[in-house]
Amino acid sequence: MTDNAWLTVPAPAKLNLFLHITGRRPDGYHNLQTLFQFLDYGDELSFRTRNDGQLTLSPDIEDVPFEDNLIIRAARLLQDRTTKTCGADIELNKRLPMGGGLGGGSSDAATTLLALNHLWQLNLSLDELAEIGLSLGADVPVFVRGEAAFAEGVGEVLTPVPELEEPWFLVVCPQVHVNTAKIFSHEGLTRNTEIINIRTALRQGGRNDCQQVVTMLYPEIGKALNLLNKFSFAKMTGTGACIFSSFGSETEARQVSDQLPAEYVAFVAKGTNLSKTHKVLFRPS
Ligand SMILES: C[C@@](CO)(OP(=O)(O)O)[C@H](O)COP(=O)(O)OP(=O)(O)OC[C@H]1O[C@@H](n2ccc(N)nc2=O)[C@H](O)[C@@H]1O
Ligand SMILES: Nc1ncnc2c1ncn2[C@@H]1O[C@H](COP(=O)(O)OP(=O)(O)O)[C@@H](O)[C@H]1O
Repeated sequence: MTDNAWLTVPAPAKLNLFLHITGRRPDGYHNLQTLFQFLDYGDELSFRTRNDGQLTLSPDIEDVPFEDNLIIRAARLLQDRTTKTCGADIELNKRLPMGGGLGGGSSDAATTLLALNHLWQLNLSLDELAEIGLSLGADVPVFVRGEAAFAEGVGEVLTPVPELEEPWFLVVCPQVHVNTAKIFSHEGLTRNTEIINIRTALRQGGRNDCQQVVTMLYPEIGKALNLLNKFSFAKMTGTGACIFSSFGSETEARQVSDQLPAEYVAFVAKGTNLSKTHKVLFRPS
């Protein structure tokens, strides 16, 4: 029932270079101001179209039922806009830790939307795909649009920032799973950071307002921050658990990585202002 060659597309990680919480909405969600940049490291998905309307995914992600997987949820939302015959076999090479603040699930969803829109020839615009993506998660639109961005609202009001420096990052992934809902509902969370404009944001940078509560609830993350801070200023991405430091070169980042205790899970990657998904799908060299 297959009729096509495989198309392999990256699903890169993101970092929140800073994350400010500026208020709480009546529905309980929080307004943020955050700066997203991509990494040249992430998951990889391969797609092959089928003409029987079936979706398959291999391998499964442990503890994530098939229909709950953001890849399948994204594909189903696109199937709603197709004829009954559009299907796909999907292979997932999962490299990003889950619930690490690197946006792996959101990136997988965005890559699925972009790749299947292309393969099924749906011709949906990036605006339409970003809107579909937002129904899956607040971080999906930035991956759909593929440009480093200053984000407001719950993360969906995006202003591209193509001029950001693209340093090397050392990302350390403490082996704990942070519960995002628990962080956002914590009474000790800072929720009133002053709203800044984009020029101030780019000039001054900022902090991660979740970090204090997260390190209190998950001491392993505080421990990793203390250790990395001995080499270079370290910060948390998203609601954690991963933390990062930036460096002027890959060599410097690797030198620090080599000095971490063996039990630390870490990787070195370059920051990129254009996501690798877009490079592969829209600007192949
Ligand atoms: C805060 C960020 C920054 O990138 O964290 P990471 O997920 O990357 O760590 C994201 O915007 C996370 O967005 P998203 O991934 O969609 O959040 P979810 O897991 O759906 O959120 C779980 C719960 O956290 C709360 N929540 C989430 C986002 C937000 N802006 N305000 C909230 O109050 C809500 O109670 C929600 O039900
Ligand atoms: N394809 C997927 N990859 C990762 N997580 C997924 C996926 N589909 C569903 N999930 C669920 O989404 C949660 C958040 O995943 P992830 O995006 O990796 O974390 P974060 O938002 O902290 O970066 C996971 O704990 C998992 O339950």
